[in-house]
Amino acid sequence: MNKQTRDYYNEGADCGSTLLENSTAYNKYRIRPRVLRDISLIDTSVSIFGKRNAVPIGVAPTAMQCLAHPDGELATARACKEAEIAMGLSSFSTSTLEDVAKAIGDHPHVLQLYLFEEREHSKKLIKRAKRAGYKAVFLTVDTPMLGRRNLEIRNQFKLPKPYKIANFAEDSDSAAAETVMEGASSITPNAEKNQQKTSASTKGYHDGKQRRAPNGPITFHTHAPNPTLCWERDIGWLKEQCAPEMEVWVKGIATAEDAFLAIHHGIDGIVVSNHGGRQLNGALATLDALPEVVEAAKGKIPVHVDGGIRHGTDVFKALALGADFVWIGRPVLWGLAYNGQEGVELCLRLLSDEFKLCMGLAGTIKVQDISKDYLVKIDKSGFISRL
Ligand SMILES: Cc1cc2nc3c(=O)[nH]c(=O)nc-3n(C[C@H](O)[C@H](O)[C@H](O)COP(=O)(O)O)c2cc1C
Ligand SMILES: CC(C)CC(=O)C(=O)O
Repeated sequence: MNKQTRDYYNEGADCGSTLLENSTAYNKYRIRPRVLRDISLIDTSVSIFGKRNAVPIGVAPTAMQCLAHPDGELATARACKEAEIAMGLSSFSTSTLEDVAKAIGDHPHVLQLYLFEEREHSKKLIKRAKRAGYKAVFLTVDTPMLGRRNLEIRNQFKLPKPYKIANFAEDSDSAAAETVMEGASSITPNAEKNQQKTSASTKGYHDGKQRRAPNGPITFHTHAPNPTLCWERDIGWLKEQCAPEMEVWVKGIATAEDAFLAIHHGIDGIVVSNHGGRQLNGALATLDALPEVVEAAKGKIPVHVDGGIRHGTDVFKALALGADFVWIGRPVLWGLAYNGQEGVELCLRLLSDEFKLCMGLAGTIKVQDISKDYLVKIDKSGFISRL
């Protein structure tokens, strides 16, 4: 990857402490292995959207995958199909949702949604997703404003030609697609110039002045953040648009309070997420937020988690803390950059093999066996406690 892409993929918001803690939170737990249990037949599979998934792992939606490899999301989809692993597609993909659906076939795929202020665009996208067989929309709820990612700003990150935000190609002219991150900050030397170039009210997100709804071409900077989103007005509307073919999940929940609200508003599932540490820096690591969300929602709607998961043992620990399923973001991008479809397959195989090994060595043969009995928590002074 070139530096611009690598920085865009890797970085977190601000000083990156939440990004780091998403991973290091896993070190606070240790596994209590059980032995002499005949683990010769381990079944790592789970069911998701009515289909068998080889492991309780899915590929999280990440934008603009053609930056990592020319085959982009299509390579990821083919790898997911091969590995029997569910895929989340970003609204801001560089391949169309129809092409991705074809590439993954009837294996579960979900569409991550940034619900735009101009509802017509989102309405069209939802219709297309239904037609293409997507099982759910994952409404991203942690992005009412874009987090401040300093390297993106310093690098003046751009989506290079010939790539486009494919799902909105007709609504995003090439100039807009190219200037995708311009105007992202009022601290860049070119900020003023950039703000004049972008047609939406970029200023409103960062300088405290009154904002206008974006009304120009669709770019990620202008349209992904929607500060008007709210439970009362938007969730009912979204459910109506998606019914009956697609479920509506919320991605970006980190508290019990919001888990209760999600249930109250008829949401079908929750992804505990902080956007891979790219939004609110200083937010709790997702593994630390997970227990309160699980306590609020367990048994009512499924609870998934993403953020910082880099090993099979991390997957095991998240499940032991009550997650039903986990999603992986950046490692898949690294696999994609390394070797396209084969690179993603390698990434998914490594994680799946590690998870199976962990299950066996911990003395579990079914995913449902994994519980908090298999974990202890270790604090900073080394004190170990049962959960
Ligand atoms: C480069 C990049 C792009 C992303 N794009 C999106 C996106 O378009 N929509 C979204 O909801 N989340 C997006 N995410 C967040 C991921 O879906 C996921 O929450 C996060 O990557 C999980 O953390 P991990 O990368 O540590 O596994 C993106 C993350 C990265 C790293
Ligand atoms: C705002 C998006 C289009 C991409 C995204 O979610 C991200 O870069 O984290």
